[in-house]
Formats: sequence, structure tokens, C-alpha cells
Amino acid sequence: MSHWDRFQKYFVRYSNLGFSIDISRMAFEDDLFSKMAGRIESAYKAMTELEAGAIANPDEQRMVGHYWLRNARLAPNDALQQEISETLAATLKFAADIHAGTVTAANGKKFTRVLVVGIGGSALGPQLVANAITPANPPLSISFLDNTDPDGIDRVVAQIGDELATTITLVISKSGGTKETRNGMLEAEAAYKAAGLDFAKHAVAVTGAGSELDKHSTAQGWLARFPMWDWVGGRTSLMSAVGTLAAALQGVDVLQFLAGAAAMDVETRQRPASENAAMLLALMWHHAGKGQGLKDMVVLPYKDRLVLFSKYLQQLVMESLGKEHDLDGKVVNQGIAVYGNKGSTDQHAYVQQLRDGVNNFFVTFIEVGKARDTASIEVDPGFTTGDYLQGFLRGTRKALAEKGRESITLNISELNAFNLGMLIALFERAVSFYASLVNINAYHQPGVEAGKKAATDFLAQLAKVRAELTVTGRTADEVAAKLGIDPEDAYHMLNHLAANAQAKMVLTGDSPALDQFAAP
Ligand SMILES: O=P(O)(O)OC[C@H]1O[C@](O)(CO)[C@@H](O)[C@@H]1O
Repeated sequence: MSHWDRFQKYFVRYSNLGFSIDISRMAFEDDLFSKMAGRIESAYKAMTELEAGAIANPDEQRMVGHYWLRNARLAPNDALQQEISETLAATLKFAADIHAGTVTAANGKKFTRVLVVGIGGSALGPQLVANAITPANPPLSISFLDNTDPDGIDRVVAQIGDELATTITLVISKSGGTKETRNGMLEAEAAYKAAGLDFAKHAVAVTGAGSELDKHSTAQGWLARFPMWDWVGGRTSLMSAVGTLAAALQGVDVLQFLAGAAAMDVETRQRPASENAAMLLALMWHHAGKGQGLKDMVVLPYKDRLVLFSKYLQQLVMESLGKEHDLDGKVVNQGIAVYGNKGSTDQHAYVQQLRDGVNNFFVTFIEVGKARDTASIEVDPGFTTGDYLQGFLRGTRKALAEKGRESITLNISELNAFNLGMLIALFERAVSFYASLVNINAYHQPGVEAGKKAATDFLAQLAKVRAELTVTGRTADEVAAKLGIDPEDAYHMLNHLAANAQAKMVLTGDSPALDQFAAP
């Protein structure tokens, strides 16, 4: 079959949404749909049950309700429906009050800036939205503290400068106990204090009821608090207050954003699978990686404003699908690695390897129809920059196909709030379907806990190591033996203390074992 014929055969378009998906450059066999029919049916069934409020996250005994956030009527009971609608309305009203100057900074002036403190799902979505669909000159500009890196924090605080007096800080944490976010909050609080400002009068919490953050913000009398629910996973929380508040503050049309997601939800509840874009994506992931994640997903949007999309998908896909066990408890070590930035920029970075190197990936191109809102100059006679952008996408797709490198192409008419909502919903639903195809729980993240626990232990030992420093120098082995801890850990702790003026380090040779550490 010619490329053109195969393209026509597998091309799926939702004309009403200005969206299409082209899987013709994935080298699957025509009997894929019949071979996968049983699993496809199970995936549809699981999705229907999930959307109806089943305990789709069995390990945590939770419902999975992110699809209700853009259509509250789908939530399984009146109380939930009301809570979703009221929270959305409250975030929009709060943002409107801030824009109108009804809610002001402590000095009575209008807020001019928003600082988001959060990490993972509590930052990546708001960051994507901020880059992709905020107006070029938003009513409030935005900054993020998404790490416990003091240097990163200092840079953001310095960039805000005197504007801190008119900055509203959103501390976002579903669990309300994430240490990076707690630290960011304390650093922000300290920055406000150092500037003679009352943090509580500039602070808003988005968190689960009863969490540490909830208690802290209530006790301190913060400006406002918006809820998060245990039935929304962090990585799918962008359409809850986690994302809607920051988006609304920046002047994003939140209702359009949600409408786009809801519209894609409607399309991708449909059968047959061959016309369901989310199921097609899931099937392509399954085909490419043989159901074992053997191929990486390279996400290449040809649109600068989508540069963070791959980073956003990285969490959505890898935290959802990267699982040790399947639903029957069997060790499966599932997952799909995701990376990418944007085209054509990446063509001058790693596309060389994609064409000629190890064939361990498939590309997802994202093509945006409308090049820009304004008129274009000609960069060559008859050609615009937008012509080049499309040329590079199409050229790269062809060049990869020539070498047997597979790709999917998604096309949206233009990049706006509606269409971003649509794309996010598409991938969320593909993740849900794929998880069913490979029989895993996409909604928990047990693996993340191991690193958190080890870090907590490390920090507890760091305090002891610091207390062990004396005027006489000692080696890592000596300190470790005294405390009964791992000498390598002790060595790194001592190095860290020395690098931060909390210890003196004397090098007496080339081996780390010979280094001496003393009190500063
Ligand atoms: O919103 P929280 O509870 O602070 O969690 C932040 C992120 O941390 C994780 O739980 C992983 O540790 C993500 O799933 C989540 O998005």
C-alpha cells in the first residue's frame, strides 16, 4: 500500500474540533485491531467504570475522578458534582476579584504577580499553561518555586524584587506534606518577612482538607484556601484548583480550556477503536514497545509555546505507567520513557541520532495549523517562517520514515486554551487505556516513596554528622564508625557541610578516605 493510501486508511479527524491524528507511519499490521480486540474491549469497560466512580486505584482504594473536573455532571454523586462546580466558580471569582482590585495586596495595591510554590503535578501543569496559553502580557505575571534548590529560590526572589509587595503566592500541594513545597513556602515566607511584608495576607493554599498545609494556612489566616481531593491524582490535577487558579489569574480562558478537554473526552469515549484517537495512541504505544515499553516516546511539538508539553507528559506517562507490578501482582516493570522539546530546534540537537542511531523510539509530532495571529514577512521570495516550520516537520517525518523510524502526527488547528485542553485530555485518556491494555494501576506511585524515605534517613544522619564535628579533623570512616552509618553517606555529608561553610575540609591525599573534616 502506498504511503498516501495508508495515510487515508488510518487518518482520523474530528472536524468539529479541528483535530486529527495520523498513525500511518507506524508500522503496525492491518490485523492489529482484531488481534487486540479483547484488550480493547476491557480497556473501554475499565474506562466506563472509572468514569462512573469505581475504585480504579485499588492500592489506595480511591476513585479516579479527573475526567469529572471538566464535566462535573459526570461525577458519581450530587455532593461531588457540587464541590467540583463550586470550587471552579470560587477560583474564577477569586481571580476576577484580584483583577478588579476587590482583593488586593496588604498595601491596598492591585496584585501584579503570582508566585506558585509546588512540585510535580502541582507545578508542571501550571508551568505548561503559563508557557502555552497565557496572553503575551498577562494581567499577573508568574514565577515558580518548584524545587528545594536555594540558589534557584534566590534567583526567583531576586527577579521578583520589589514587586513582592504586590505578589500573591499560591502554595499548591495535594498532600500538603511534600518537603520541597514546604521548604519553598518557608523560603517565600522568609522573603516576604525580610521585605517587611505579611506573608499570610499574600498567601493562598491549594491542598487537601486536613493536610499539614491546610492546618498551617488556616492557623496563619491566609488569604484563601481551595480544596484538592484524594480522587484526583497530582499528575492529572491541572483542571482542578491546582491549575485553574493560576491560569485564571494570568487571564487564561479557563472555561474554554476545560471545554476543550471535555470535548476530547466525548470523542474518545466512542467506538470503534480505529476512530478513537486516545485508543489509537494507546494502541500505537503498545505496538511500538511490544506492550513492554521497549521504545521511548519522543514528543516533538512544532510550536515554541508547547516546549513544556513533553516535560508535562513525562510525569503523566512515566509516573502513571512506570510500574513494577501489574494488577495481579506479577512483576512486569512497565513504563514508557518520554522526552523531547520542540521542533525544529531539536533537529539541531538530537534528531541526528533519531534518524541514524539506535532505533529505540517513536516520535509524536504535534503540528499546529495556524502559524501566527499577525501577518508574516517573506523570508525568501514567497516563503514565511511558518512555511519553514511546517517544512521542517514534514521533512523530518519523511526522513525518519525512510529509515524505518516510526512516528505519529497529531494536528491541531491553532494553539489556544480549548486546544491545549483537548491535547491534555487526549493523553490522559491514552494513559488510562494503555494502563488497561497492559493491566497496570496507572493511578498510584509507590516507587516515589523509596527515594523520599531514603532522603529522610539521610537528613536525620546529616544532623548527627554535623554534631560530630570537632576541632580535630576526622575522616569519613571515623565519623561513620562512631555513628554506625554508611561511610560513603558520611563522606558526602561531610563534603556538603564543607561546601557550605559548616565544616573545614583538609585534603591529605588523593583518596576520599584520607580527607579530614573538622568543625569550621
Ligand atoms: O501535590 P503534592 O502532594 O505536593 O505532590 C507533588 C507530586 O509529588 C508526587 O506525589 C510524587 O512524589 C507526584 O505524584 C505529585 O504530583
